[in-house]
Amino acid sequence: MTKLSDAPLKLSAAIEKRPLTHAFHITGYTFTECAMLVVTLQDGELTGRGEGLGVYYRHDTPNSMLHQIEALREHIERGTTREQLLELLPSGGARNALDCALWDLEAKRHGQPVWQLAGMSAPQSLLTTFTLSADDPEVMADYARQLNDARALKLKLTNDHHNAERVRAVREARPGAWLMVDANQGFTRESLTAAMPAFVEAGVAVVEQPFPIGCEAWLDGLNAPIPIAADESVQDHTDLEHLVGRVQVINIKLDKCGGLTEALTMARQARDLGFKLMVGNMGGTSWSMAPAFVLGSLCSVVDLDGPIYMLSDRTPSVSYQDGHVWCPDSVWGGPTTAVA
Ligand SMILES: CC(C)C[C@H](N)C(=O)N[C@@H](CCOc1cc(O)cc2c1C(=O)N[C@@H]2C)C(=O)O
Ligand SMILES: [Mg+2]
Repeated sequence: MTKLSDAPLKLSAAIEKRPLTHAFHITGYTFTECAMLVVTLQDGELTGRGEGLGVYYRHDTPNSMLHQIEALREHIERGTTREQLLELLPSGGARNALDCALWDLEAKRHGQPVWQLAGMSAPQSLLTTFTLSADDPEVMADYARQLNDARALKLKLTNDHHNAERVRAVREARPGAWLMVDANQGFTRESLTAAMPAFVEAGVAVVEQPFPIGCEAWLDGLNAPIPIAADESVQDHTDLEHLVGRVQVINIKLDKCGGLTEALTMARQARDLGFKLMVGNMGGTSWSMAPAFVLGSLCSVVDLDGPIYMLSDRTPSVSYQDGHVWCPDSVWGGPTTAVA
């Protein structure tokens, strides 16, 4: 990134907590709020913003992210490039927030949107999944009916014996919807094999992260009839090789890999290795979805539903219509500074 003025940047970093519309259950966790780190870089009149949620199962907390940023304050204010950042911070939410703030500022300095700086074509709205919290089958089916604008649904499943029933109930409620399931590491080989016929019958298109991190070898010889996506098993590009021949889809999240810069590198490497791409999220506002939306143009599965479950969002915000997500340049990464 070129720095156009010699004056130091002004860094602000703060933790924000926003409640969810309802408690959200996944294997091993219940979420009631999203806590995020918001990073702002001020260069005279120009402001770059980034938001990081971090990775809850890697103890990437708002406080730890804030400490990571504060430890680099002098360095950042003197002017750090996105490339240097890859050496200065590990993958995770702190680097994501800072990398996105640098992209946003770069767009303002150059008067060009981020997608153009990244060498991509103008974005279009993207079909996104809407996620159903793991619950009783009928509760999930009711919620699937309420989400009548959604065209694609992602069902959270858990390490119990109700998964086949959950998938059947949701399929009955939404016969025309594209479906995928996400176990968040909750299955064993036996429980996946037992539920698989119900997944096939319901037309489930992708099974995300069936097994715990470190148990990727459980996928060997499984011959699953439905493509498997890696989520928790893949953080950044260094995890890709290990998954060749084991999964077909790589779920890239900016909070895991530490920003859009690494996400774009990772996407290219994953495609070269023959994987299909998915972009996901760890919750968050439109400031988290917007940089992921840039990556979304390269992905065959898009899971950018975070703001739907938040009681409040940014202004301006991403919008959802007819099951698609759209992110105008005014939200983040455009050539002019938006109002928070
Ligand atoms: C975050 C969306 C509600 C769900 C998203 N589509 C998703 O499935 N994301 C992750 C799991 C991330 O889990 C989180 C993290 C967080 O900080 C807050 C929440 C969740 C979650 O699932 N619900 C709450 C909002 C995935 O495994 O793909
Ligand atoms: Mg997942």
